[in-house]
Amino acid sequence: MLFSKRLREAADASWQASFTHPFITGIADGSLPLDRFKHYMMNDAYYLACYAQVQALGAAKAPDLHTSSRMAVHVQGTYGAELSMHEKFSGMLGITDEERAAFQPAPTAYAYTSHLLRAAYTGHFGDIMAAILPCYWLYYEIGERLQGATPEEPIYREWIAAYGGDWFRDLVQEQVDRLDRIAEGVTEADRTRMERQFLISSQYEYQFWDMGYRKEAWPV
Ligand SMILES: Cc1ncc(C[n+]2csc(CCO)c2C)c(N)n1
Repeated sequence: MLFSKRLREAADASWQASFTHPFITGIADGSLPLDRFKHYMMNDAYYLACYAQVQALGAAKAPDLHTSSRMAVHVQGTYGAELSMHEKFSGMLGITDEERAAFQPAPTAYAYTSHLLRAAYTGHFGDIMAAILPCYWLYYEIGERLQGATPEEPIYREWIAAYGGDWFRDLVQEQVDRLDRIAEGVTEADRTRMERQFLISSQYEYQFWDMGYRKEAWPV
């Protein structure tokens, strides 16, 4: 069995929970209150900045020049594709400079990015790939499921459109193939550790929707 298939199956319970989370179904039918989406978006901007750092550490730890180059391209991709979307949404959601200046990441955003940075700093290239893959792959599967949806809210239509399309499928496939190639050349102990990285990221993806839905904040 391909390693990616093994990971996808192991993570299925948390992925199914993401598909049916009220944050996602609320985007699809337009019922999600915008203040919760705004909370998610502000935390997501923080997440993306950390994610790009983790991809860059992936470039540094890559096994060959071609892979370093591809990882560096993906850092640019995160900046270009995701942050331009955030700039647009910031305007649409009315996120002010003051709100941005006062922003502190919610516990889940802090924990998820800490998990990624830990994998990046203490792990091997395979750990990094396994930890960052649910981010691409889960969003692709959510995008696919939501493609027919036409919520009234234009922001939600834009968000759904952003995660559809061939370019995104190709991007995800490239990373899935990369993970499978690495997994072939490492020990079973490495693969078990990589599986843990993937499962923890999958759980945090679920918690990230929940963070937005509940407008999670620090307790005190
Ligand atoms: C919590 C969270 N997880 C995943 C993504 C999706 N995502 C982030 S970077 C990237 C690759 C470049 O587009 C993708 C698909 C997100 N936005 N927020």
